[in-house]
Amino acid sequence: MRWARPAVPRVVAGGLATLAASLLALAVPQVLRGVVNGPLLTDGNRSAVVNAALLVLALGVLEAFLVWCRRALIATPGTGVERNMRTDLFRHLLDLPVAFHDRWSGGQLLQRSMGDLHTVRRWMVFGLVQLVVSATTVLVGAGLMIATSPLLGLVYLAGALPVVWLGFAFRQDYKVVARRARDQAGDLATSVEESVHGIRVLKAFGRGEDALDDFARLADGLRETELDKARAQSRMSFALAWIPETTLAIALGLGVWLAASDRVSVGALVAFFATAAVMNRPVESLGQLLAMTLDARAGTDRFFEVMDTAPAVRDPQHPVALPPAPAGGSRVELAGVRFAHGAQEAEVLRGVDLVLEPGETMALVGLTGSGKTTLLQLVPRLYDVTGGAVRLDGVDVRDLTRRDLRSAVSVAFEDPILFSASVRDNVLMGVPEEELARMSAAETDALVDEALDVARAAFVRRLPAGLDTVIGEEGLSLSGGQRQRVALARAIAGRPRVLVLDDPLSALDVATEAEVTAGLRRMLTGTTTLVVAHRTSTVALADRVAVLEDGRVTGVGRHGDLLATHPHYRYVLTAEGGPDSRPGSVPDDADEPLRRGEPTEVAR
Ligand SMILES: Nc1ncnc2c1ncn2[C@@H]1O[C@H](COP(=O)(O)OP(=O)(O)OP(=O)(O)O)[C@@H](O)[C@H]1O
Repeated sequence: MRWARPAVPRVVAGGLATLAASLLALAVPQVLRGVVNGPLLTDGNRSAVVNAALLVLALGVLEAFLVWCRRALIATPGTGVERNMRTDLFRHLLDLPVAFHDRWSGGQLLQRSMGDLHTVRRWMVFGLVQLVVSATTVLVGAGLMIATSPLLGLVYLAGALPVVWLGFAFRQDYKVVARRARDQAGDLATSVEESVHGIRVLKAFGRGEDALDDFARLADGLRETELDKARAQSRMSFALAWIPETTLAIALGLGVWLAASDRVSVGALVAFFATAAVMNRPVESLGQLLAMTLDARAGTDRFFEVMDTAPAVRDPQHPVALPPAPAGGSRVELAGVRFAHGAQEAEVLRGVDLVLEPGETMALVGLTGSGKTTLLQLVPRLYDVTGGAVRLDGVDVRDLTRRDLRSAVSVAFEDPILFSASVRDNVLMGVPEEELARMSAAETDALVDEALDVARAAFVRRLPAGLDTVIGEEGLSLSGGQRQRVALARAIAGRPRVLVLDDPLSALDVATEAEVTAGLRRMLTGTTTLVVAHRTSTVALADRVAVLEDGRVTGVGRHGDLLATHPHYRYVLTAEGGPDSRPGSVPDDADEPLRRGEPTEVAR
């Protein structure tokens, strides 16, 4: 495992220190044996007793030092492994396609990157070493006991048979509950995440109590599982305490009889039981260590479930260089594009053919749920087509590196996500890093200013710290329309070749939308733009309009022409057409056309 490799030397050194400490503890009974058989039972030599006592003291000090060494050696690499695993997991999460994040809940991913890896680290710095050392101590101790008295040793070791059998049963039971507990902890984290995310909705609908009930139910489930774990562990601990004690009691009776009949020396008997006492702790800890190992195993399994998911959208092995930006703008072509969200799901796009000429602004219009957002996301490869191809200046977007593609294509979504960073940093996120590195501070400021002006986002200058104001998690300290304008500024700041906008002005009042539209039209000369439009005021941004219907583009043309000739377009974009005027191509279960904003004829 590549994450553990750098830690191996220190973990091995720490393990050796722990082992040495345990073996020193096992040496003490042998000193006792010498004292009992020597000075105590024979000549009463006082200096021999003092020497033995000093030896025991020295062994104790050395043991304490070795225990300290173990902690010092293992703590650092343990936290390093945890940090590296966590960072690699996050890197991988960023690399995984949107489709992966559609399926996995945030709470589960959070739990995998935090709680699960914490369990793995605890096991590495404590469980692993202690397990190896305890097992070795038990084996060496058993060897010493057999050497001291074979008969007594065998009696004691007879207890190992039921312990091993119980250990297997414990492993089977515990690994199931350990996994369940980790999954339930993930569900619990998801519940918190969803509730915090949707706190406005919960409050507005007075559903706080319901959310609390759901959370309490999940918390109860987790508690039950933790209790199952504790019960399984206590059964194992009970067996590990009771069975050796029982065999020891039998060995004690037998040992006294053997000593009385002079078949074993008193010193050997003392050493035997002192060794058993030293082994007591390692034996009893085996249950807890095994549980810890199984917990870490569940955490590791969950970690690898994410890490082993191959990114479906990846760079090609032999990428094609991004062609230089053509003077008049880039050409975007969708040829026979098909797409389904999953192998079992119906196709959303069923052979879309569409060409955006260089520098053209094309509006995409269709019923809600018709696949407009899906189509947009195929251009920057947030999803990959399942059939056909999307081409940028003649190159299939799958033949470009994602870095090149995303430096050429910029996106703004209807529901904009901003990051808890300053306004400036949020806007600059739209500019490729290498371009930023070449720019002076003044140039960067000018870029941000221009993008904010075009997006009519001058309001950010009135925020308490102006462009340096941190706009909070997801930009929630701003209004919906303000967020959209900052996100739009982010999308246009990098002066992309291709701009993909998913109804980016939906939260704006008509006057502001008109201003932003005018600004965009001025700035977007030379940028090829595909914009989802739900209302005619957004269509005003476009040179041509494409109508998406039944997974295909059924019409491309100017707004006025389409309005006159394309019944489905008219139905989607205007308030005309109640149920009676629905064209036949609209499925019965199709959503109602959106009627946000008054329809206005666009003069072209
Ligand atoms: N992640 C997903 N997994 C499965 N199906 C999805 C997913 N995202 C969208 N869909 C489905 O794909 C279809 C098209 O969705 P899409 O968001 O592209 O529609 P849209 O035309 O943009 O709708 P709207 O105008 O309401 O934004 C819908 O039926 C939707 O339920």
